[in-house]
Amino acid sequence: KFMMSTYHTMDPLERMHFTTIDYVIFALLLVASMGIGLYYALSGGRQRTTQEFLLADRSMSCLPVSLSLIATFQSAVAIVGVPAEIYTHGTQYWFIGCAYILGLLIPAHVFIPVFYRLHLTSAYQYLELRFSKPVRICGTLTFIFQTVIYMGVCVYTPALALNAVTGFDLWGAVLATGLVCTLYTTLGGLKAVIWTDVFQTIVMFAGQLAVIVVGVQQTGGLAEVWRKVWEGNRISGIDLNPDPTERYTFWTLGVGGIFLMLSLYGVNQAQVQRYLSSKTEREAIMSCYMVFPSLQVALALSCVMGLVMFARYSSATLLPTVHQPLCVLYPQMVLYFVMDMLQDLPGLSGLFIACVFSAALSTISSAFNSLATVTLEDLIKPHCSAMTEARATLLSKGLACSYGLMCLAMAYLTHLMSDSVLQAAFKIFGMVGGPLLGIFCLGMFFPWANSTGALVGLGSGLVMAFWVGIGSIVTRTSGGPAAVSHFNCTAVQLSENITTAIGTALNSTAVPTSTSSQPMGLQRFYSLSFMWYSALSSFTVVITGLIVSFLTGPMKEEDVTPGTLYPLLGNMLYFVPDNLKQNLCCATPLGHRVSQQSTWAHHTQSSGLCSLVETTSKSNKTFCNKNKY
Ligand SMILES: CC(C)(CO)[C@@H](O)C(=O)NCCC(=O)O
Ligand code: NA
Repeated sequence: KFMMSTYHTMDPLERMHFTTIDYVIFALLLVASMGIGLYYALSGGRQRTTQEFLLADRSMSCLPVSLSLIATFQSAVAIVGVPAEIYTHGTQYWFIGCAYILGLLIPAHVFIPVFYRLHLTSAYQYLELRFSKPVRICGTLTFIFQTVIYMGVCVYTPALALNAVTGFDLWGAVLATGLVCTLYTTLGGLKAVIWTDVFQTIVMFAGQLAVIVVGVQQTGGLAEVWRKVWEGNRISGIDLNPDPTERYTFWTLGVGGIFLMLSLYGVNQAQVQRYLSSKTEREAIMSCYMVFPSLQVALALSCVMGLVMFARYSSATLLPTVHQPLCVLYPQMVLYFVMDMLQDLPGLSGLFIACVFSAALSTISSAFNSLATVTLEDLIKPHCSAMTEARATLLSKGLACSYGLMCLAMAYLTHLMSDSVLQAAFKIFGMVGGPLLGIFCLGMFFPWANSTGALVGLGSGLVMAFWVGIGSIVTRTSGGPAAVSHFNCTAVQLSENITTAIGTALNSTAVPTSTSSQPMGLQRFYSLSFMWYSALSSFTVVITGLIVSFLTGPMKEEDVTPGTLYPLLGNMLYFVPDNLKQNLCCATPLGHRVSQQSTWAHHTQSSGLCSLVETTSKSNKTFCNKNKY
């Protein structure tokens, strides 16, 4: 088979061909995205207010918002990583679809109502309303750290893969995507980001569908695909093994995955900003509901693509001699298969490349805009209360542009990093998400939690996440970087002799992780499945936060800013009489405070947090005085 020889040597001359029409399609993606950016720079209010630039005038409807929500956390790493995962280990990963149910219902009915009614701009404003300014700053800095590292990896990975397979210039691809994305994000604001996301989601679906259709055809029909994947043991039954170190089981995916989903769809600034840009609370909730079917489709497309690839290549023996770790090889593997499959159909490989880069663009554009938002709202505005709207808008554009350029610098840093640091960069995104989820849960569900508790809690959550995350990388026993990287770098030992490693991974039906002996003690802790990281670190934040709060003097419900609590305990104990609940200090249901909240929201929005003292509402005044605004 010719594919063997091409993959074998990876000589530039033998790389897959990328025809003119493929280049044209790739260029069209960039031009169309640019066009959408220009359109929103020149229409509507012409991006002259921060309300328009950062929040799309709070006028979006649910369809574009929902597609944009999916696009944000469907990175190129996922697009090429999931099929590779299914190809090598079978369909177990598909069970993450179960986590989408609670992973979206909870944001829709818990996080969205609280955030939306407070009329926030940045999710971290919540932390100041609920706790104090230092908690807000810590939350913001954590988010910035997480996102800056993530965006470098997101733009570098697809460019590297494309370079390896087609010889497409590495830095050309990085610069083209990074600069185009910076431009349309800076010119068109959140409206451009959301509408390019819609367009890019469609390209993403189209590219994957094209590969599947052609792949099925070339394999000889659906029945043949099914027969091959069945015989190749790629259809996994439900794995109910309770072992938390097992990479993917129903529990790690279906339960651990819920916490991953909550950290992404519940409290991440990029997503919260989209909920806040919705016309009404109902539209925001609807958009969250609409994510469910679309995300299932996205997952199904990735999984089926992995199966089709398996069916198409099951008989081939792959023995690449590239001296690169698997986390670099995996995306290349998928791109290679796709290019090979689509070779005789000019334009289609261009469409798939466009699909991969759509995934990258939609993720980094969200990153630029959300980073600009938090930097302006949480770090700059509190110190410059006299800033005019025009200046603030100009500043937010400057920030979006600077973060865009910083993304290029991060891509370069990613390039310089060693393999284990590269893995760490993938993992940091997941590791930091958990503690941030934890701090919002601590604030919303537990009236007793105070500011000291929140700070200590966040700190210990981060320590816990980095301890297990870094520990797993150093000892290389991790259950695989799974959700974020989807690459199995650590499961198959990173060896210079990658030939045998990938040979084993691709040809055996056994999962390579299970070959090592049972780890003990700390070793066992480090081998915790990546899918549990979010759950572990958010629980750490909540538990430490509560202990410290009780030691330093818990807050009373009356002292907590109205509208910042979600009556979780109150709702769970719905059968307990009201007066008893009050004694137990359970928060009053949200509905009871709506009128108060709208006054609050109005003042927060129109005059900024600093002038809250002037609020007429009595409880707000008490709060402001007490907290020395
Ligand atoms: C959001 C999910 C869990 C949906 O399957 C998945 O796409 C994911 O793990 N995203 C993480 C971000 C990334 O793909 O890089
Ligand atoms: Na994306």
